[in-house]
Amino acid sequence: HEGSGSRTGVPSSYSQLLPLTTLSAERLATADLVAAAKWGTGSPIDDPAREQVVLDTVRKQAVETGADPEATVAIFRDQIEANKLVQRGLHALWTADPSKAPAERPDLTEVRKEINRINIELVRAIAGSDRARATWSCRGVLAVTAVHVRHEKQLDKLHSRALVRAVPSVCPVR
Ligand SMILES: O=C(O)C(=O)C[C@]1(C(=O)O)C=C[C@@H](O)C=C1
Repeated sequence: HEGSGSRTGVPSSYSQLLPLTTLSAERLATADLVAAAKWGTGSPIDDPAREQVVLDTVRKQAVETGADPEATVAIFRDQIEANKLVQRGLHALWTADPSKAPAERPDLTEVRKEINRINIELVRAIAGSDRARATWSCRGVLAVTAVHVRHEKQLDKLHSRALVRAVPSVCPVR
């Protein structure tokens, strides 16, 4: 794709929204690691205290980065729901067929460090997509970026569904 508009120098909506969708898919990939970290430990998928830390942190980062804090928090609520959708899907799969369950248990603290890195990148991508998110075509362009990312990353059904769940707040309802 041409990226930032070749003749005008103005970034296209597509090039503003693609990083957001790509990072959403990368954040969803961490759900596999979180699910594996929690599998067989009795730790619940829902961790409201950690969610609050994530939301408080990204709100602060949004203010520092010049992203709309309310939009940022709304987008991260979706990102978290999508993450849980993947975790629940995987736990259901592993319960039904224990031979598919992971043999290794990642360290949740390390996985959360990776999530934190992706979170700040996502906040930057939100700050950089102000114009695209405010445009009438936001939903259509966002859907095109999702198709692209699904193919590029060869997402399975569960992760494709979760990617759809991760991004509705990107385009404000009007
Ligand atoms: O950190 C975890 O324990 C996760 O499961 C990840 C995550 C998130 O998406 O950030 C999702 C669900 C939990 O309620 C808290 C946070």
